[in-house]
Amino acid sequence: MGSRILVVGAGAVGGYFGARMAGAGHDVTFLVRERRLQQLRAEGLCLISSVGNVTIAPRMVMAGGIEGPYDIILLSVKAYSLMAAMNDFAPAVGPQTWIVPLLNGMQHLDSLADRFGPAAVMGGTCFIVSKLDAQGRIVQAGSLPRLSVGERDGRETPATCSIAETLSGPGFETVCSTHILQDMWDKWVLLAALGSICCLMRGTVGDVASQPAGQDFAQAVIHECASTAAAAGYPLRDATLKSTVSLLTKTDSTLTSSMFRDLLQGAPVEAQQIIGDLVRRARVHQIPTPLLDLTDLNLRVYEQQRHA
Ligand SMILES: NC(=O)C1=CN([C@@H]2O[C@H](COP(=O)(O)OP(=O)(O)OC[C@H]3O[C@@H](n4cnc5c(N)ncnc54)[C@H](OP(=O)(O)O)[C@@H]3O)[C@@H](O)[C@H]2O)C=CC1
Ligand SMILES: CC(C)(CO)C(=O)C(=O)O
Repeated sequence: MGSRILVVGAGAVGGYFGARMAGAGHDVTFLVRERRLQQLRAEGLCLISSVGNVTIAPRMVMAGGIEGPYDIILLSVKAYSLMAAMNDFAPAVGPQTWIVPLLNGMQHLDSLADRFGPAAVMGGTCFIVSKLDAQGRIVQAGSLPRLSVGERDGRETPATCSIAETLSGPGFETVCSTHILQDMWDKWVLLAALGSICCLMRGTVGDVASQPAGQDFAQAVIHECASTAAAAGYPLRDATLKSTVSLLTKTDSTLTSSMFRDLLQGAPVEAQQIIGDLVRRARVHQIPTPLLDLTDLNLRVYEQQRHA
């Protein structure tokens, strides 16, 4: 019998990967709340994707209806929903369950390990540019999405290989990583820098890079993020740093971060997990981060205004 996968969060990320895996015949159930349940029942789970559109009738469960443990929990809620989500999916965690989180940032690893035990928590990250549209469809743009998973201590165990094999399907690439924490830091550096560029300047990478001093600004933000990663023990390889700089200084780029897209819609943002936590770690290692500090302040003011 195949592994039972519970996707927690049928949004832009979980909905995409989950629908692809379900379409490939994997045993996928989505943990959803009432509004999304009704929406997906009525419309199906629909992907509008650069690598092919698909609509599936998802198997769904609500928190009170979880029966027995699942083999893999693919966690894809926003960081600010993590605590409530952990309570909701707790009945799905048994002694053999693996939790594979795809959230941005690093803080969630500690929260999950504290709640479910370190052995249950894998490292995970993904590269995808996707969002929900007004009808709740998942709109994915750009290149082939990628999902990486691995043991946090870097061991390549039979379990990791089999999890990576299970979390696969058409429409994305799966990587079984032996350096997943480094991968997660690399992604965090990229994302925190991208988030700072877009949220501080209220524009795309190209909007900023095509202005005088725009590229210098982007490079300075990347430097702050990368210096913090290095001080924490996860220095970016030269090639990774180079490709991050190249991606975030392209004058014709329309790239934005999901945090900026949320901000444009007046939605809550993962400011604390993506920027605040990085600033906190920079302080621990006495790394100066004036631009990240500014982004942190900017997003705090945004959140305060949202709640006013
Ligand atoms: N979108 C992107 O391009 C990328 C996002 N990421 C990261 O992935 C993570 C997820 O982001 P994304 O998919 O965009 O976010 P979305 O807001 O699109 O999706 C999150 C989903 O989680 C659901 N959810 C929240 N709490 C619960 C719960 N207790 N039970 C069931 N469902 C729940 C929400 O459902 P409801 O409708 O009920 O609120 C929502 O559908 C974030 O950390 C983000 O930073 C990483 C790479 C790219
Ligand atoms: C950087 C990017 C686009 C890569 O997936 C991302 O993770 C995000 O916008 O949240």
